[in-house]
Amino acid sequence: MASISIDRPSSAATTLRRKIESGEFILAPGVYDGFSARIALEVGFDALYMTGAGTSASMHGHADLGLCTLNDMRQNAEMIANLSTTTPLIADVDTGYGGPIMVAQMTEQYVRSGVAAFHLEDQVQTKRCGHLARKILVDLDTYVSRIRAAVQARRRIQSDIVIIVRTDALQKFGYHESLNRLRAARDVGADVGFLEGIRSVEEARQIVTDLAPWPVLLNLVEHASTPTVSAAQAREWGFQIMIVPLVTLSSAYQAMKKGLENLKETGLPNTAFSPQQLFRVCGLDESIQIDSAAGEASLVDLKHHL
Ligand SMILES: C[C@](O)(C(=O)O)[C@H](CC(=O)O)C(=O)O
Repeated sequence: MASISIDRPSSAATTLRRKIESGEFILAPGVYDGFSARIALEVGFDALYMTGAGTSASMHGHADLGLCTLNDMRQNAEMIANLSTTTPLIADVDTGYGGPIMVAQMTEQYVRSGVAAFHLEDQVQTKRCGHLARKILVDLDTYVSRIRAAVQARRRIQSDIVIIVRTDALQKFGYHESLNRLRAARDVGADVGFLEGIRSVEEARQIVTDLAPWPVLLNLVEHASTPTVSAAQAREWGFQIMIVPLVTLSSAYQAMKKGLENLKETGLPNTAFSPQQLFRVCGLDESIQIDSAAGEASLVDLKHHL
């Protein structure tokens, strides 16, 4: 029987790994559901970030207080990652949701879901947003075995998934303990460091210098602990990745609230958005192509009514 050879494009994880290795700067806007991800893709970002805070808000309607399970996070990440399999998705994975066995399971599931990178932190399982007070951390050994479990799982299944290690130690233990934790995580094979809740420009620049040439991620949460920094500045200081978790949530909140208040006041929706526009953002044209290439014509007419 003749063999069928298919040229497979490299995985999003491999794409992201190569970008990092080549020193490319990556700006990844936070997205939290299919629609926000579609809009970010329409605007043309080269990578996306799935925010856990946003997943918690949109999936559960609750604050980022450790409510999301591995299944919630993986399901959301898989859906988002597969909207554009060539655009790497960096996804939040909180604490890994358990001990080393769970972390290994999580790593395999994220790999199979098409996620390109995840960040794993050192808070206890009943975690909270990194910018809230009174965080509780696991000890260094527990943290390191969490990271080791992820690294070993990645090696076992020969994946390129990028393991980003986050420490939340700054708030309670200060800079030196944080640096120590990130170095320990690096030494067991993690790929990128992430110091959560950076408090000043000096601290931001210091962490890049102290970990160089290891790649470092900057988490830009506005109106929280970290000063607002532009992508150009972050790049100049040597950060390799910048995530902006709340960018779609904050604009969605403002726009939705305005639209709803308007409806309440006037009784009229007064929107400038047709169903066709909505469906177009959500891949209508590709769906029509797939349908008609398979010999169906039922959707073709839609094109003319847009
Ligand atoms: C990065 C983060 O983990 C997220 O879920 O997006 C959050 C962001 C936030 O809650 O503002 C974090 O920094 O803990």
